[in-house]
Amino acid sequence: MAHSPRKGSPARWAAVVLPPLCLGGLMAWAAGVFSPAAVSPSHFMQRFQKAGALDRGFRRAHAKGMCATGWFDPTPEGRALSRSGIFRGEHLPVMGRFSLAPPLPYLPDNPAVARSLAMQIRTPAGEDWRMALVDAPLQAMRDVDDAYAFFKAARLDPATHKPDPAAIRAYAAQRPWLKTAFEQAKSHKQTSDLTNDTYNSLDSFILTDEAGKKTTVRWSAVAREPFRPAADSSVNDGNYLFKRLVQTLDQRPLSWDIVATIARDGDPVNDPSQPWNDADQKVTVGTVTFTKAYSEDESPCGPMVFDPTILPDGIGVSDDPLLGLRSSVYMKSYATRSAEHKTPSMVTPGDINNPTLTPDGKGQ
Ligand code: HEM
Repeated sequence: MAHSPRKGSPARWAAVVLPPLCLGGLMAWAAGVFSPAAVSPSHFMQRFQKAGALDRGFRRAHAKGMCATGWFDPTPEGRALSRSGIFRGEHLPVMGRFSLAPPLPYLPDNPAVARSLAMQIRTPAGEDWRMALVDAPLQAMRDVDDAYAFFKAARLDPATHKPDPAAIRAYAAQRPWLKTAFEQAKSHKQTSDLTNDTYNSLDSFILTDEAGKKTTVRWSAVAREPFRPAADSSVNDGNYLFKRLVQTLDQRPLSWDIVATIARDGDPVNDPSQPWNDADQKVTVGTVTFTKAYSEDESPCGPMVFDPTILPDGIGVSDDPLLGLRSSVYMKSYATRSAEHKTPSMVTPGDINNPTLTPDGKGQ
């Protein structure tokens, strides 16, 4: 009988970490992401550290989060686009993580902060689809150089928890190709909650069907909950966004349609900072329904890495340079935080058991 390595043993750790690490490294190398003169994943770690990331076992970005479990139900339209087992028609388990985008694990919830949703959908045969989506309409960067400069410009002031507008203005002024991304960010209407927000991949992916036909898509998880605008001032509870998500899940499931926007000729498929044609076809490939929330300190999604290049056959990466970069940096963040002693997350098991809002305004 074959024995799997003991839980927590170096062999088990290596078995879990090395294959994706190698994949990420190879992808970055193949994409020419890190030339000898360029920045490395370690440089990004330093940049996140300066922006408030803590060396206490937290993700170096999207550090504050909470987990949720549920189900994915594919549509026949999804099956027509991709030969992946994900779309074969089965009711599949989903592991999700809702988060705030900054590197600050103890950031109090507030209406201005960017939010995100990461998901893993798995088939019984072991096919594994990981997604990491944000609620921005476009990405304010197109390549490694932009990304490195962006994380410096966008870091939050520790006192105000807001970015320095002058630094953002300077970053944008030097990059005229990001004009539309900034305009759309400005006109973007933030929703009241995590429950009614829509989350986007921005990077594009290539689907392959049974006959080998390829289709390039961007993903969105579109909330079925109605839009309500974010209030101007935050509720004075540092976890109000997460607690309200828990309160809703205590009453009823919450669903997001997984929508593929299909690229047409002329859509920039390797640049997440540029818009696609408004008339592009949108196809719902399935629905994710979350039923239960967990603190990330009590769920396997806490330690997990949602590297968007971990994909099943039938879904592949595009030649967007940010995907190779993301893979190598996520794996570096994962390896770094896995070796640290983790301190408790801000959304605690107590918040999950009793999500009543309190006027404590707790935070970093
Ligand atoms: C289209 C662009 C991007 C999107 C949609 C995106 C989205 C996300 C999301 C949703 C997460 C949270 C995943 C989770 O809950 O575990 C995440 C984590 C992270 N992101 Fe990104 N991201 C993007 C670009 C980047 C770039 C360019 C970098 C840096 C080069 C970066 C660095 C990170 C890091 C370090 C983490 C934490 C990884 C971990 O420890 O698990 N992201 N991203």
